[in-house]
Amino acid sequence: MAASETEATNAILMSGVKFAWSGAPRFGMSIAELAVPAGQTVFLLGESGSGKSTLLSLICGINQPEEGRIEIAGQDIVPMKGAARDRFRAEQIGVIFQMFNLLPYTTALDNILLPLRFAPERRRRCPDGRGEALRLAKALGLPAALVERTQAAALSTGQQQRVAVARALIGQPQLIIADEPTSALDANAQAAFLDLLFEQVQQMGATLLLVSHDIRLAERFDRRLDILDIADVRREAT
Ligand SMILES: Nc1ncnc2c1ncn2[C@@H]1O[C@H](COP(=O)(O)OP(=O)(O)OP(=O)(O)O)[C@@H](O)[C@H]1O
Repeated sequence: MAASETEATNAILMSGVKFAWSGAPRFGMSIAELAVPAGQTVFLLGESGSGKSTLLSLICGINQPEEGRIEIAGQDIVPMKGAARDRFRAEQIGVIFQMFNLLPYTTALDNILLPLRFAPERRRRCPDGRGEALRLAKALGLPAALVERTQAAALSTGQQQRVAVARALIGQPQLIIADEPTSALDANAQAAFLDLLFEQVQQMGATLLLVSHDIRLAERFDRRLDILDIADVRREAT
């Protein structure tokens, strides 16, 4: 299939991927094929240590497989050199990390604006970056005064989570990857948070791949994916 056709249909296409961490025991993962159609919302589950975060890191190009293809929006990221992969990720993927990865002594607003510095396409999609950051923050329940004046380190965990989501969504990347974004919230806050995330993702027509241990959240997703259904996982003593 030509890259342009793939781009139209699949947000993520992995084939023949092999990856192993060094260390003991050695954890290895093989994925014969994984296709995620553009616009799909996917709930990725699996027991602790089964390799969910590892899979996300491969899709984001943070780690490199030993072999195989990983196409994001039709482009294979495996042959890309480190800096090119970083630029590609900044442009194409909004990532919500488990620990948020905010800059602690920078305002919430500047944290939200950060991806625009490294992603010209995302910048072009929102010429008024500040206005868009405040709109997203408001939609996620963060008042403008707080966002403009407060350093990330001074925000509550739930507020930091919302800043991390606004940062992932700004400039409308077409793929959103979220690693346990609700783990620090209570049940009510989790439901409200997912409502907001889904609303924004659906407005953008983006693809969402989210990892969570909380199976109750799965029902609102288009697809539920157990990592062991797509990946052969092995642990070897070295
Ligand atoms: N940086 C690393 N260096 C070496 N091995 C690692 C590293 N990160 C993860 N691993 C190995 O990979 C395995 C899978 O870890 P991973 O974090 O991908 O699982 P997970 O399914 O996301 O777990 P959890 O649900 O607990 O977050 C771990 O058991 C560990 O042995």
